[in-house]
Amino acid sequence: MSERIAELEAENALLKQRVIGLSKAEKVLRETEARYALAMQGANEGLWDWDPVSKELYLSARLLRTIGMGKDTFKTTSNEWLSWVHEEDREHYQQVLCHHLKGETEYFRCEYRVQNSSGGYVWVLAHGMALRNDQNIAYRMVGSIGDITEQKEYQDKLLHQATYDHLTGLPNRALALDRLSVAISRSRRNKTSVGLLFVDLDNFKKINDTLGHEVGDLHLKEISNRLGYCFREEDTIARLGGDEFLVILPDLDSPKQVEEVCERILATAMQPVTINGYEFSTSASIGVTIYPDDGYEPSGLLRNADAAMYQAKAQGKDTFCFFTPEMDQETVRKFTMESYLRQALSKDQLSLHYQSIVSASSGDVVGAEALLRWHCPEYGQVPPDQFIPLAEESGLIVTIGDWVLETACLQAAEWMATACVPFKIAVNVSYPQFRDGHIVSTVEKVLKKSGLPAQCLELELTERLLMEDERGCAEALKKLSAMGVQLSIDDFGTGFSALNYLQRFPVNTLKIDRSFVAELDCSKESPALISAIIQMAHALGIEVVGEGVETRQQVNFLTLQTCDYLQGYHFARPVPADQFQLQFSESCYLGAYI
Ligand SMILES: Nc1nc2c(ncn2[C@@H]2O[C@@H]3COP(=O)(O)O[C@H]4[C@@H](O)[C@H](n5cnc6c(=O)[nH]c(N)nc65)O[C@@H]4COP(=O)(O)O[C@H]3[C@H]2O)c(=O)[nH]1
Repeated sequence: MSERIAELEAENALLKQRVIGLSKAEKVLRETEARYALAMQGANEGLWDWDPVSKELYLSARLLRTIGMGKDTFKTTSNEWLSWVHEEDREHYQQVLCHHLKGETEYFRCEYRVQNSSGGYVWVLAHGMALRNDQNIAYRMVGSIGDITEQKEYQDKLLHQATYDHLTGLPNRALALDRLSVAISRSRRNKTSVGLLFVDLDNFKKINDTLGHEVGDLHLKEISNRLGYCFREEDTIARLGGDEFLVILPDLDSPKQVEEVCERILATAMQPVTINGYEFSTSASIGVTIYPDDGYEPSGLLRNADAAMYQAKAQGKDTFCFFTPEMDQETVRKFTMESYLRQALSKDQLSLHYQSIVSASSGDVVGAEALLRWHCPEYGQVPPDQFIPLAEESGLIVTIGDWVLETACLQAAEWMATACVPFKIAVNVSYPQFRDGHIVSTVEKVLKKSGLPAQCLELELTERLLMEDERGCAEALKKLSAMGVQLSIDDFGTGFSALNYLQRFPVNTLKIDRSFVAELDCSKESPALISAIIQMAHALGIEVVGEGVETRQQVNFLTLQTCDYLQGYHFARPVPADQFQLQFSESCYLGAYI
């Protein structure tokens, strides 16, 4: 009996100790919670307290105010709370919660939208942490919620600015490529195709040039709006820049669907647009490529579509063209190169090299030919023979040519001022620069800006340009000549046999093509031909430059034939401006080349 009493007393003491322990723990918990609640009040956050077993959820008054429920503290269930979570965020919310309950994350952190009493949604950021028993099972979870709607809206705005085109409101290139990647992944799973269309408006530049950029912009906006009606909801139309658009058609079953879309785009682009009382219409050229038939990578597909678009242009515009593997690789390269060339000037990839022209009698450097160089990051150093024809075809030569003229004249004026000797700078010009007398006004401006005397500028023309007089170059050449600008004929002898243009145009110099000079040693005709050219030119009061002079024998022959000037690797290769300056000053101070 006494043993039993002692046992009971011991148990009683133990129980008392546990009660004391528990009430101490409860006190600590209450204090902790009070501190937490205080901290949260200060942090302007609402509190929640959840029992994962019974699903009871306690929401603090501040939390309810945060999400706009307009109620005081109240109890609910986690199921009801879930019904307030935006349906697009529900799965994510449940996943994050589940990971935390399983102990896979240290803290619970989730951004989601929750509905308020007026039916709208607020973005909230919820933090929380589960309390766990000895078996690591969560028996309670507490946390806070803060309203991040404003922050989210700001983020969305920034994201929108970074991914949408500001003029048309369409997705931009970055977003388009992202969507293309998503479409490709989905098609891979669904075993379907993706159509990629590169759309370029034909003759849009004309609208910009004749009616101004404002009208051009309005036109683009209108066309973008209209194009929007040509597609399904899941399709994407993006603006790549300028008048170029990209269309992504995901989940296609047959290429026939693409053809229908192309027809719709062509018809839409044709519809007349009226802006500021002007009515005009454009057309479009479309290049089409298909995933997976033509490629797997977004960047490769984009290149295909671009090349196919150029093919459509080459076929007369206002049409669409499917990419084919047989499509000439050179054509692809050419068209891709043109798109890079478009940016070459603004990206500072162009420069001028200068090649000495020496007097055949004294050997002094009397001038230089400015030769354009393009360093393209994608293709490396591109030879002028490759990119100049491209620039001419695309009309880019006009802007580039203006830059060449200005740079060369400013440079020549500087050298002349430093060396105090006469100097002539020769600049190549192409036919498109003559359109509408453009070259005359450019030369006037450039001479004024640089202070270079007109006589010190020589424009190198091709025979073709003079032969095609009907294009209206004659007038411009006469004006240039009247200003004092020198005119020379480049690559003389290679083009046309009719020489009557030499009398009709105010030509000052002939440059004998380097192929004749190269053949001097091995062909019987070449010496006779060169000799005849020099005599004929002199009879007409025209000076002669021998081009491509590489050997001492060539120098001797040309000098004997009274050729006036010599140019070629024998004297100097084309070099950057600073190196040419050294050659020039050496020639001025140390003596002649010959
Ligand atoms: N084998 C050999 N070649 C020599 C020798 N001496 C000079 N050359 C090369 O012959 C070309 C002379 O220029 P071009 O006949 O006007 O022929 C030029 C010109 O028609 C065109 N070009 C260059 N710059 C411009 C430019 O600013 N505007 C225009 N429209 N065309 C340009 O590109 C063409 C090629 O220019 P480049 O490649 O720089 O080639 C240059 C030059 O490097 C030599 O001794 N041997």
